[in-house]
Amino acid sequence: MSTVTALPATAQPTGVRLRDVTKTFRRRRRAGRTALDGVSLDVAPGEFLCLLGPSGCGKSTLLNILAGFTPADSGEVLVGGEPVRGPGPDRGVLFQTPTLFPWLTTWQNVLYGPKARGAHTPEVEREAAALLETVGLADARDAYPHELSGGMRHRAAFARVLINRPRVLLMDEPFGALDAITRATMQRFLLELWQEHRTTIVFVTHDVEEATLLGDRVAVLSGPPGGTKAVIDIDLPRPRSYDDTETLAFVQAKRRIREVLES
Ligand SMILES: Nc1ncnc2c1ncn2[C@@H]1O[C@H](COP(=O)(O)OP(=O)(O)OP(=O)(O)O)[C@@H](O)[C@H]1O
Repeated sequence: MSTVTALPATAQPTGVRLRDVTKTFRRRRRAGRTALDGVSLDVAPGEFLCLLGPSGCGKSTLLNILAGFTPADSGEVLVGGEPVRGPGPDRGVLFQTPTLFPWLTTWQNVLYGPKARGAHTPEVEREAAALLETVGLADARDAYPHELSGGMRHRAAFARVLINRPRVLLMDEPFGALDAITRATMQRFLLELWQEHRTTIVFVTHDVEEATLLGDRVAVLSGPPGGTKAVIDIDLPRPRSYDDTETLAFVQAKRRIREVLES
């Protein structure tokens, strides 16, 4: 992949505010399942926040609420000071399984969002071409998703989200299913992208090392049901790279997070 400076300028990053957010899923003939039981969290504009917590503590639910896919039952959910009322192009969402339309080529997938919004211009096409170059898919622009490797599909999904210039990136274990090498490549790419554009990122992961490498802060959720247990600053210098994972400071930061997670 080439340098990320070819990316289109992202919109001004924006902050996120959650206050006492609750969510219970109703179930037929069974008691409802409470996923979130009063989560409060702030993410500053341009911050990289990682969300960690035990399985079932509501991390994905929280991300879906921020994305506008699932409504909260109560509490305050603000992105850029505005209440979230549904999905919007200001928030780009990336899941573990890349979301691509199988009947569209890489190029058509990337341009899908701007086309759907009536914002498909020659300038956007230039940005799409630069983006594909950046994510190393210039040669795969006419390929269909089934013709791409797992890592390539992830990069295509990334380009598809970034073309919309999101003000917040919401990422739900995006690299969880990748092999170790592709995963490290994607982490490096994400760090370079963030370093360059400082998009606000909320990144769900199970992996303490990944959270330590990527985040400015790590929010540890308790539960289930999920509540805010602790928010830990990662004071490691930037830019960070995979080589840093062997330093004493990194190992100590990782241990601190693990202790909170397991306490
Ligand atoms: N659509 C749904 N209907 C019913 N229950 C749901 C639904 N979505 C999530 N839940 C429940 O809400 C709780 C939180 O789920 P969620 O997927 O948010 O947790 P998570 O922290 O992301 O889990 P994991 O780390 O295992 O991915 C779980 O008990 C889950 O069964």
